[in-house]
Amino acid sequence: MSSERYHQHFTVSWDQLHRDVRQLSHQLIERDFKGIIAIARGGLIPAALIARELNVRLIDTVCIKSYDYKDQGGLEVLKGMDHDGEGWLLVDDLVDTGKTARAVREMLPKAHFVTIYAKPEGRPLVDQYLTEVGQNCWIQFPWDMGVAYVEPLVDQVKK
Ligand SMILES: O=P(O)(O)OC[C@H]1O[C@H](OP(=O)(O)OP(=O)(O)O)[C@H](O)[C@@H]1O
Ligand SMILES: Nc1nc2[nH]cnc2c(=O)[nH]1
Ligand SMILES: [Mg+2]
Repeated sequence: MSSERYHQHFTVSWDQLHRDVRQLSHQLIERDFKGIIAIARGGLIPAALIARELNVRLIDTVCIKSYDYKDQGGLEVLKGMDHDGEGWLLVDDLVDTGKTARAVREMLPKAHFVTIYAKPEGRPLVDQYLTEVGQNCWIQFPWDMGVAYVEPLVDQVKK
């Protein structure tokens, strides 16, 4: 699938991400998990923040690659898991088409699967998410961005 499907951007700052992950963590407080499985790489930072809030120390990963920036390619599973996920919390940053989620669900059918952000196509595949964004929206995470100088408006316009 090509990057042309994305017509809008939803930019998430570190502060916003931290607030969102804390809010999702709140919704998970009554549950007891054996540990957390992060879907690397996008799930790593949310998983670390959730682990801190829920005081979970046992963390594992499944490693999957699906996209090269905005271009979706074939799914590559670099590291799987040797159990069915029972009692584990499974964390990813987002679900988009649901291709990654579907593969991980097959691998870990009994895990409780959460993402911070969810788009409509992938939403039915997760057990819980915090915020829904449009299917045509590209979520820009703080780890993919940097702070850059912006020219004053007069220079941009009058040049
Ligand atoms: O629902 P889908 O259409 O499958 O897309 C969602 C997946 O895409 C991104 O991962 P990506 O493959 O870009 O790798 P990364 O986590 O290393 O950034 C994101 O972190 C999700 O895991
Ligand atoms: N950063 C980022 N990665 C993705 N992978 C699939 N969809 C997205 C998205 O909206 N943002
Ligand atoms: Mg990912």
